Amino acid sequence: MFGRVLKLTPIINNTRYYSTSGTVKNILGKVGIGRLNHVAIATPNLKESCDLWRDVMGADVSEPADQKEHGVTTVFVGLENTKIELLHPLGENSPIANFLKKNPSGGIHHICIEVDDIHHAVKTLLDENIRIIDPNPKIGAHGKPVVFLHPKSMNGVLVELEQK
Ligand SMILES: C[C@@H](C(=O)O)C(=O)SCCNC(=O)CCNC(=O)[C@H](O)C(C)(C)COP(=O)(O)OP(=O)(O)OC[C@H]1O[C@@H](n2cnc3c(N)ncnc32)[C@H](O)[C@@H]1OP(=O)(O)O
Ligand SMILES: [Co+2]
Repeated sequence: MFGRVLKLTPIINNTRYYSTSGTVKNILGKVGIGRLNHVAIATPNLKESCDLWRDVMGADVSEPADQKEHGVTTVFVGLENTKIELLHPLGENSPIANFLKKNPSGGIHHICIEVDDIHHAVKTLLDENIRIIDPNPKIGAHGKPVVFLHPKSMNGVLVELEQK
């Protein structure tokens, strides 16, 4: 797919794969991270946030979808190069309830990065002693498996990994 691999050079813990033309074709890294899928914003008022992003900011805003497995309702705001995921608590024991208690007007809740192979990513991260909230992937908002890395292992940022 990338032509003949000429050499594998470890650079800051990543492995760069050079094609025969000498250009860097892919940087798989140890975990296999790829594109930023979304930035999630928790909001105390989903309708007001939808109005803000649709009517004031002028973005495409999806219909709300209940993610019962995750205890949240999600709305996706389309941007040119990524998405914003608006999050509102669903049901009792929502994982975002405490966050909204601490941040009553809302705030950036997590970022989501795509990975080549979620099982490989989980294994690699556990080997590095990164805290994974539940290492068994659940199906996320895009119908693909996701896991969450604890903010205490990730410079204070909750990180979702989503299978590409
Ligand atoms: C649908 C799906 C998708 O996109 O496909 C989704 O995104 S679902 C999105 C919703 N689902 C999730 O977020 C699932 C994973 N998240 C969780 O399980 C939870 O939110 C935790 C991350 C474990 C936090 O739970 P909780 O707030 O109840 O615990 P806690 O209040 O004791 O917090 C423990 C410490 O983590 C910090 N903390 C909590 N939430 C944080 C966040 N979002 N970003 C950064 N730090 C955070 C707290 O301030 C606290 O730090 P201090 O101790 O220093 O005060
Ligand atoms: Co998310």
